[in-house]
Amino acid sequence: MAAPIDVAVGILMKANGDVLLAQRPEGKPYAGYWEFPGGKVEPGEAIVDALRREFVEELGVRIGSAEPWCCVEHVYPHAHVRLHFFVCREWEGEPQSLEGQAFSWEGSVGVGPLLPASVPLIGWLERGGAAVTRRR
Ligand SMILES: Nc1nc2c([nH]c(=O)n2[C@@H]2O[C@H](COP(=O)(O)OP(=O)(O)OP(=O)(O)O)[C@@H](O)[C@H]2O)c(=O)[nH]1
Repeated sequence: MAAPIDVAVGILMKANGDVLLAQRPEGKPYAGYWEFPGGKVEPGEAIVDALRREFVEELGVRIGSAEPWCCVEHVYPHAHVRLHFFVCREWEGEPQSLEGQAFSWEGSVGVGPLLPASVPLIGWLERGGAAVTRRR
């Protein structure tokens, strides 16, 4: 099997635990599915730098702190991905739809469908939500 593609993914989390989801634009695999914002790490790029770059490119948001949370591998028909999830509680700027994508702040996630590899994350967030949101 081909080596996995590293993807940096950010869970932007408000103090009340709401998280930001975005809808994949037309023209990408799984268009219309919802995901946490992020994208592929470029060759030679640090994962956290890819995260910061993607948030500026997609949403016009500058991330402050980013805590590594978990890593999930998934094999899609179009790609084998390794998703590096970060929880981000501090950022500058209001999210804007710079790539024409819809986005939404969700408490217990009401949009869907979600990208298959990201579905378990919602359960983990809900179960660990208090711990995740109350840390610090
Ligand atoms: N951003 C993001 N990607 C995810 C999530 N879950 C998940 O399986 N992925 C997968 O990770 C990969 C991300 O690639 P992408 O196509 O969004 O990356 P990109 O913005 O760099 O795209 P580009 O190649 O068009 O420049 C896709 O294969 C996507 O299916 C998620 O929650 N967020």
